[in-house]
Amino acid sequence: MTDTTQSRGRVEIDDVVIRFKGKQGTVTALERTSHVLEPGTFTSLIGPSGCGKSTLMNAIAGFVTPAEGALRLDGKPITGPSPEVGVIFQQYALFPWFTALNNVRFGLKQFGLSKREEIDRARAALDEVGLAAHADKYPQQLSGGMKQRVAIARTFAVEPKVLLMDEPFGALDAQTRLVMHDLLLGIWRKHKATVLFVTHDVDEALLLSDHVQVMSQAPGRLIRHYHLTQERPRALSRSGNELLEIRDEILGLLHPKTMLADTL
Ligand SMILES: Nc1ncnc2c1ncn2[C@@H]1O[C@H](COP(=O)(O)OP(=O)(O)OP(=O)(O)O)[C@@H](O)[C@H]1O
Repeated sequence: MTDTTQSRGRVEIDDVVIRFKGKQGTVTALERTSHVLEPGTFTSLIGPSGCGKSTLMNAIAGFVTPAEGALRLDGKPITGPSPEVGVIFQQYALFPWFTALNNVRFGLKQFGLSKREEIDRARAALDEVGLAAHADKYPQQLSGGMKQRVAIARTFAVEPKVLLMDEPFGALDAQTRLVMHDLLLGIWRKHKATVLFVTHDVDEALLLSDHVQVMSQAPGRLIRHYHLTQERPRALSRSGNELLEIRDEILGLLHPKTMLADTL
């Protein structure tokens, strides 16, 4: 018998090339790329500005169609947006005229639940992100971290197989980011979604991920893969920690000229 949990959230990026047509002609936003995101894994994507990180994410979300190659979720072609793939952006994308509870309920509308079920599920999701007491507040009454918690609750309430996060904590201060890391790892473990996480912050990638994929300058392609097996929660402060060596390598890949200047 097939174990369906084994195929829950497997993303295949198969020889994908993405191009955009503009006034100056056609731009290659993503060079030929192949990769598999295994179910339930947490992968960070890191690379220089404009290398195609968001483009790859948008293609997996079904917002952008590759010029060549194929994207599949659990063996089925990705042909457009679907509730199986959740997306969280840096900007919280909450409706200002809805309370936190109703923002989460909005994501559940597509499932035809009764009003009671919808409210119960939305409340449970807000509870998971520590916002049960703020359910009736509007986004403008919430801090940046709280708004992003609402966005996380809204996305996980739908139980997506895959969660795409595009610099989700980029607008938050360092302390709030750390709190959000713990929160995200806790919820991810519980829901077992496959996560693809775009960040500019190497430390964030190392603290959170099972896999780190480094991309080249534009037009981007995957140039280095790290499989991180260290137990979480992780710290980057202890010397002798192999994560520190990986951090230096990644910084060298991202800023080769700076590294060279430092050694002269
Ligand atoms: N809709 C679009 N139309 C035309 N060109 C686009 C479009 N979206 C992205 N591009 C181009 O594709 C390339 C990759 O952009 P993308 O936003 O994916 O990079 P990124 O790695 O996410 O950058 P950043 O880290 O700065 O957010 C860039 O040259 C960008 O200008």
